[in-house]
Amino acid sequence: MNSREAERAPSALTPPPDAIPPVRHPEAPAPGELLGAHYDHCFGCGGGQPHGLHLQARAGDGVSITAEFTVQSAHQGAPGLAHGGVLATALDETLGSLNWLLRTIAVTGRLETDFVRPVPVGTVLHLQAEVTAVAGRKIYSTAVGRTGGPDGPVAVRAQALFIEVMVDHFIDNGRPDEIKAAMADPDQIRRVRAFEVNP
Ligand SMILES: CCCCCCCCCCCCCCCC(=O)SCCNC(=O)CCNC(=O)[C@H](O)C(C)(C)COP(=O)(O)OP(=O)(O)OC[C@H]1O[C@@H](n2cnc3c(N)ncnc32)[C@H](O)[C@@H]1OP(=O)(O)O
Repeated sequence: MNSREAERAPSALTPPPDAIPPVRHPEAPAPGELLGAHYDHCFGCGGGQPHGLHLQARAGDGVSITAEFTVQSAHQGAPGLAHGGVLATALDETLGSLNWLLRTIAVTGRLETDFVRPVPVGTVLHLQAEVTAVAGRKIYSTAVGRTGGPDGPVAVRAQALFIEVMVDHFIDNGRPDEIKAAMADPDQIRRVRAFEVNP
């Protein structure tokens, strides 16, 4: 980080002195393994959202993830270009997938995004994310999205703070119809159990 970026960095995204390096869960998916959707109706990764991102994330080494997302016509902001909010969603989804490797349920508390280059419709965005530190319930992470291949030029990047929550976060706050349907779906329960440290 150069001195200009350091000046801009909000303290909420800087790990505190007592933060520790992230620890990959021993039962985390193996490097290269596709993670699959955490919820079929998720706008980021679910197959049940026709205009969703259908982002596919794979476990990487350590506590890192790679992911791909192809910008569709439904994702435009300006003519022929991806909407910034959609790109932020792709970053958020990739960063959220990191929690599979920690076996923690967590939600985004803060997400800071830099939009470096415009991303045309039809582009495959290659994302890479990693957890940098953990402090209690707080999980600090970064992500980058490139075009033209996994080593192509950077188009977007993000820094995030995720906060660990219990399953009750969703049960207490989600709309009852969707919660009822999710709880009646054995696949969904299996996926949530895989996240829980103390099921
Ligand atoms: C049957 C059911 C199926 C369910 C199946 C689900 C499967 C798994 C789905 C995962 C899904 C992922 C999808 C992609 C990721 C999203 O997009 S998640 C959706 C977007 N995010 C949200 O909706 C979160 C909304 N916010 C909240 O609910 C609450 O603010 C939070 C984040 C849970 C925090 O509230 P809290 O638990 O009361 O925690 P709080 O004590 O306020 O804060 C804890 C610490 O975090 C810090 N903090 C909290 N918020 C912030 C912030 N915004 N900025 C900086 N610091 C903060 C606090 O300062 C505090 O720090 P310390 O004092 O400990 O140093």
